Amino acid sequence: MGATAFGALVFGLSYVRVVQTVCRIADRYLDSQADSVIRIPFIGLVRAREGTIGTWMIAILIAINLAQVALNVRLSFFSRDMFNALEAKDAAAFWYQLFIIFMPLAAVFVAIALTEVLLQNVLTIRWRAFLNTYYVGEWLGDGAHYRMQIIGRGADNPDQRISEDLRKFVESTYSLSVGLMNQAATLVSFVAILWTISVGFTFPGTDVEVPGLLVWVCAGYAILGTWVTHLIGRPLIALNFEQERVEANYRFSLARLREYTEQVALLSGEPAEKEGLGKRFGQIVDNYMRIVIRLIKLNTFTSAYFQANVVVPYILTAPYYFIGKISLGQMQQVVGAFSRVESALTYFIQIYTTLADYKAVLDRLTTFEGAIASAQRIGGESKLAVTPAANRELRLRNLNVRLPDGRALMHADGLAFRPGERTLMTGPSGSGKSTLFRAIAGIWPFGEGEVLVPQGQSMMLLPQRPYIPIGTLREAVTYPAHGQAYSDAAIADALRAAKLPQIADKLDEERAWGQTLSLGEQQRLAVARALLAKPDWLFLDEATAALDEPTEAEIYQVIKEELPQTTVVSIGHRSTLAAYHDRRIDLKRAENGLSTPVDLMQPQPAE
Ligand SMILES: Nc1ncnc2c1ncn2[C@@H]1O[C@H](COP(=O)(O)OP(=O)(O)OP(=O)(O)O)[C@@H](O)[C@H]1O
Repeated sequence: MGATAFGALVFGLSYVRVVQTVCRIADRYLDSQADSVIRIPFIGLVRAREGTIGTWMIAILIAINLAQVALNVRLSFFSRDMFNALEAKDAAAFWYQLFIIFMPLAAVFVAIALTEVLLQNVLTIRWRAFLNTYYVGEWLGDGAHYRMQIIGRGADNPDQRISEDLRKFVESTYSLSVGLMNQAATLVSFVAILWTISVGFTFPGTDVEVPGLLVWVCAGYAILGTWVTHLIGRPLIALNFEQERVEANYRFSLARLREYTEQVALLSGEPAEKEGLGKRFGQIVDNYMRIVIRLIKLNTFTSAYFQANVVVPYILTAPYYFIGKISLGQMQQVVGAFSRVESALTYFIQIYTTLADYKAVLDRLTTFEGAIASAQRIGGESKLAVTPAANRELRLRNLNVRLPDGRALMHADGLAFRPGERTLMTGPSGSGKSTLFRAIAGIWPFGEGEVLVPQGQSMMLLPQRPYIPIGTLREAVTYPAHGQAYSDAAIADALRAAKLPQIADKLDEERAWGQTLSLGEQQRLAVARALLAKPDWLFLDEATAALDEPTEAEIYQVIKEELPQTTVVSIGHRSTLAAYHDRRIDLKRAENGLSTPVDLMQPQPAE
């Protein structure tokens, strides 16, 4: 509803597609059928659909805003009557106006203002929470987040879009749409007052009566002001866009530096980083100064304009007051009404920069949605199928693995991994070993053919650099299962078996474990994960490459003893790895870049 009101404003500015986007995103919430609960003061908990709760809150907020306009209209009559009482030196009428009329009105004003603040904040956080769940769900659902990254185009910084842009979208959609409605209601009410008072007003210096003279003068004055403001302020839209862009670039550079701080320190890259950061910050300052200069020009005009506002209604009405056509109270009412009409008409001037920012938020959300949709489409249309089958082997059938640009990377047909067998995959760097694992895990969508996986069997893939979530050590070890999925004794045993006895008693310690543990320790932590999960199939993608050879040998021995039922497939370059496997498959790369697996039945030392 609110979105529709705002839509009217933007439609006036010829942004039809913007209106559609606003309504589409906003209606996701207002049309939501999810069951929900809200606590209403003096009533208690009420169950309803989330969309219905949101719609009711917006309806009440609209009613509150209209009531505020009505109160302002009533206060303008209070002002008229109070000044008339002053002019007539009628003390009783003056005190009556002040205590009997004004004070109850003021009390109502305060009460509804408080209700508005409460409702508005509850609405925006519920709305944002809903959209947040929706976007996080779409982004994480069906591996879209990973595919978006490998496609490499579309949405950069999804974190910014989900946290910051959604917040700005909700807050601005509410404030702009309700603001517009408020100004429209103010305009209509006070135009009516101005029109009524103008009855009998003649064109200055003549006897020609002009119906609604004050309205026309006010409208002309406001249109002139808006037009000049638009002419001066127009470049601000592009400048604000640019500011967002250079600020985001700078933030990104800082975040990357934080991520690669070790490499920068090792390479003594600090001077280069300082120079790069200085250059990017320089762009922020340059553009900011352009904005400042433009704002000074704009403010020079708007300040003069708003100062003139104070005297213009007096200049217009004074002649009529002096000839006795209107009372002092009416003159005061005209001054108030004039400024309200004028500010409603110049609403566009006031929200000029907000609108520019809002458009950028909409663009970012739209491209984010587009990137999620194309990632989902690529997943849905993939001809590379991972199919559960009744056989006990994992079999590749006429499999072509491709790069995102369509180039063929690997071809395999009839290759089977047999249960209980320990297979080592070797091959030159870039031949597609990791990508084959991704295809088997079902997250690589590019290619054709079939991976037949044994039905109902579990798989686990340990990469070279394991993911360690932020939180307690227990959560890091049990990931992606729940922290309580295993007993403390089982987790500690797994850590000890994975040669990490020194942290086995720190399960409840919350730290950035991914940064504290060395890469070799992180790899052993991932092995502990596998020991707990006991998968039927375990794929190790250079998962022990950071360990020294004796520790690597111990880890393979532990996997063999602790997971006797698990079929292991490893990728590795070290020749010593061959000793822990009973089969080796080598990916041979042809001149044209296409790799094919060559099955070496007997363990062979890798080159
Ligand atoms: N998202 C991607 N976009 C484009 N090319 C990619 C992408 N991911 C992987 N590649 C390319 O696919 C090829 C195979 O990569 P992959 O990681 O499977 O090789 P690998 O055999 O495991 O190499 P290494 O032994 O060095 O780990 C490489 O040339 C790599 O650059």
